[in-house]
Amino acid sequence: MTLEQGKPMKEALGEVNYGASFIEYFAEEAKRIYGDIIPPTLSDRRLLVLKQPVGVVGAITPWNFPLAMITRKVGPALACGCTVVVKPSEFTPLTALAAADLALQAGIPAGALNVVMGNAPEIGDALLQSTQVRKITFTGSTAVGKKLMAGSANTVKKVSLELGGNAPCIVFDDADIDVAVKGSLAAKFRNSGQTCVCANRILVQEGIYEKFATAFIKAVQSLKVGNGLEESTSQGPLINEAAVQKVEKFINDATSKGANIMLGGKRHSLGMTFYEPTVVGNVSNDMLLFREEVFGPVAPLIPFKTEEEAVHMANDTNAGLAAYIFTKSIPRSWRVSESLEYGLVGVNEGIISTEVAPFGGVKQSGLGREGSKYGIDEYLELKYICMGNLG
Ligand SMILES: NC(=O)c1ccc[n+]([C@@H]2O[C@H](COP(=O)([O-])OP(=O)(O)OC[C@H]3O[C@@H](n4cnc5c(N)ncnc54)[C@H](O)[C@@H]3O)[C@@H](O)[C@H]2O)c1
Ligand SMILES: O=CCCC(=O)O
Repeated sequence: MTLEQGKPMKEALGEVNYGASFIEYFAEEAKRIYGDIIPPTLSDRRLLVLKQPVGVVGAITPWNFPLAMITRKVGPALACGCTVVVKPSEFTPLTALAAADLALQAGIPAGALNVVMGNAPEIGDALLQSTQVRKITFTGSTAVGKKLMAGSANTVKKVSLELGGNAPCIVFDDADIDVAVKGSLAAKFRNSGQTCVCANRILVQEGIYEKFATAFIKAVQSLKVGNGLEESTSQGPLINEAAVQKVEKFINDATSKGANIMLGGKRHSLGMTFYEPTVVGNVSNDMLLFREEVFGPVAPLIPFKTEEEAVHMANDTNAGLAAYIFTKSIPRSWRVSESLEYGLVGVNEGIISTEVAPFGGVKQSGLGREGSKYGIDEYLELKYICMGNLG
């Protein structure tokens, strides 16, 4: 993964464990796919609910977590008795093939897990048009997710979508500053900022803005950009030239509208697709950095006055995947968590994904949930059986 996608070795090893955790979790969960017996309304009847595999699953996955985004789909699909055709990202085919090879070594029967590579729209269309494929599960951009959702209509497939985010990270005046800096740094710069749950907008209450900005910049300065195979590296390159150009476009847009670069703000001297860890101040809601997912190592700081204003700004987006808040107040933690229109909320914590909890978004960040006991339902059909005339 480090060689293919660029993430530092420590993060790649973390992803190996994270990826494996979905296989382990769903191997266990397979034992708990219980049906139901429903008390009948007529005494000569017995009513049952069976849970059965949905059928062949088409899984289309992104490059940013080239292993875990596959196992988070394949684990529950196999646990339910489905077979899977995986279409990995064209940028990370080798990780997918390595995973498939490990699956064969582990004894998963040939044909249960398949990996297909090539032209993405062509493979996508073949999966969409097939009546044998009963479910499409997709992780990737919102634009492609919408196409797949529309394309599934023709054969009325089940669809799960894990799409883009625009995560707010709200730092209140009453936050523990060390916890807030550590949490926001992790939430922002994981995988060079190329994570759907990365903090995309750091909203900072005005009373703590200067203090937080100073401490945050100091922490960002400690990130070491370089070759992920070197142990000291904490940030690798971006995935490709297009990703760097997107970051540049967002930075130019922000500075042309009055934002100020507090740190970084340009390509790294290492060249290629390395970009400097960047902090941008005075970002406002008319800038691309506020409105869209930058998917790079850029932390926009946005000042706010009141809790109400912060919640309004946080929800002012079509995305609704992850959000983070930093505060020492328990009542505020509850109030704000409940008001945020997001599928996941981290309170005083910047890394919250785990195989045991449901992962997924609201609004245009997706449909359905992955991981946890809720993730298994996505690969099951319910069958109601009514046994009558029992005397
Ligand atoms: N919500 C989540 O869980 C989650 C996780 C990871 C990434 N993402 C999102 O994914 C995006 C980055 O990943 P990406 O650049 O690989 O996304 P992408 O949508 O460009 O590609 C994702 C996958 O879709 C395939 N694809 C592209 N066009 C297709 C088509 N017409 N038909 C069928 N398949 C097609 C690609 O080849 C790739 O395998 C970001 O927006 C990020 O937020 C979301
Ligand atoms: O980028 C998306 C997945 C990252 C995660 O599972 O935390």
